[in-house]
Amino acid sequence: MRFFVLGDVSVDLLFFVERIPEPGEEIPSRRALMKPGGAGGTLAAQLASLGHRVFLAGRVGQDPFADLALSRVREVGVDLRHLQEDPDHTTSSVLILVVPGGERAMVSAEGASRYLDPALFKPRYLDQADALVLSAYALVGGPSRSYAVEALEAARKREMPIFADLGTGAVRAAGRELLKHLRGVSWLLMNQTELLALTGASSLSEGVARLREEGFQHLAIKVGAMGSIVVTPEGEELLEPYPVEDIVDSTGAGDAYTAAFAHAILSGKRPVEAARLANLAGALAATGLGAQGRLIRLEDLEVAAG
Ligand SMILES: OC[C@H]1O[C@H](O)[C@H](O)[C@@H]1O
Repeated sequence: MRFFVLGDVSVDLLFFVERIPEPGEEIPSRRALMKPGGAGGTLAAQLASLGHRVFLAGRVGQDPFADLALSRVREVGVDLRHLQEDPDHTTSSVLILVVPGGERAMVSAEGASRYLDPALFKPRYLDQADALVLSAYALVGGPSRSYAVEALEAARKREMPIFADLGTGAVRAAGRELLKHLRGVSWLLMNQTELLALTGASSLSEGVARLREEGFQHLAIKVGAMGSIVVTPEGEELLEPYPVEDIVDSTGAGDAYTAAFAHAILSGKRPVEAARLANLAGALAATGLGAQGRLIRLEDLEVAAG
């Protein structure tokens, strides 16, 4: 299959700490790493690792960070013909504090990812793809939003499957505004925090009901240690998490989930089966350091399918 992936590309600065520091406090880090990241880059790397042809539309600065940010997508053969270089803004970077058990807190500097130039988008780019996978960070604002809106429009015109992954920062920054742009997407994927923040609901079931009322009938909701919930017009099902013991860093686990889910749906799997495979992909991704430290391969998913 061929995927057109649109989203942020970044360098992640990971600090492994015992806990999140209080204001004014300085705490030591057990380990610090610089790794390629960003939801767009990670979705693209995971889909390519699963054996797909992937075109990545993203934007980086003309700086040394760009090489690191793109190192993994290059390794796995992602097609970068739609990648843009920004002479005025630095490559996006994200400070990530990871606590024991893999949970994390992030501070992001958007940089070039916000400035994807819509004048460089051509609807015919979508002719080369079977599906659009979009990180909603692109819809938060700036020129990237216009680029993303045009890509969504082109994909809708072609009646191509669209997978849109929300992202906590995107929900916090743009809230319900995101939904305006995402009407009619095939699948909306998010985590529990994003669902509650987006809908103002106080429980998962209330959040799902609100999205359903607004016409979003196909949802995949990542509920971390609980697994995920898949919602279709026929009903809702909670899929147990895949048990893995050596979780070290949950950065990018949600992107691995989304990539595996899109892969499975396009391969003809039923939504429940796709969510089961995606649970496995998300769990395995959390056993690697950094968003792209553990890329998922088809053989990994066969373990769950078998
Ligand atoms: O989706 C994972 C990504 O979110 C943040 O934007 C980090 O860059 C991280 O790599």
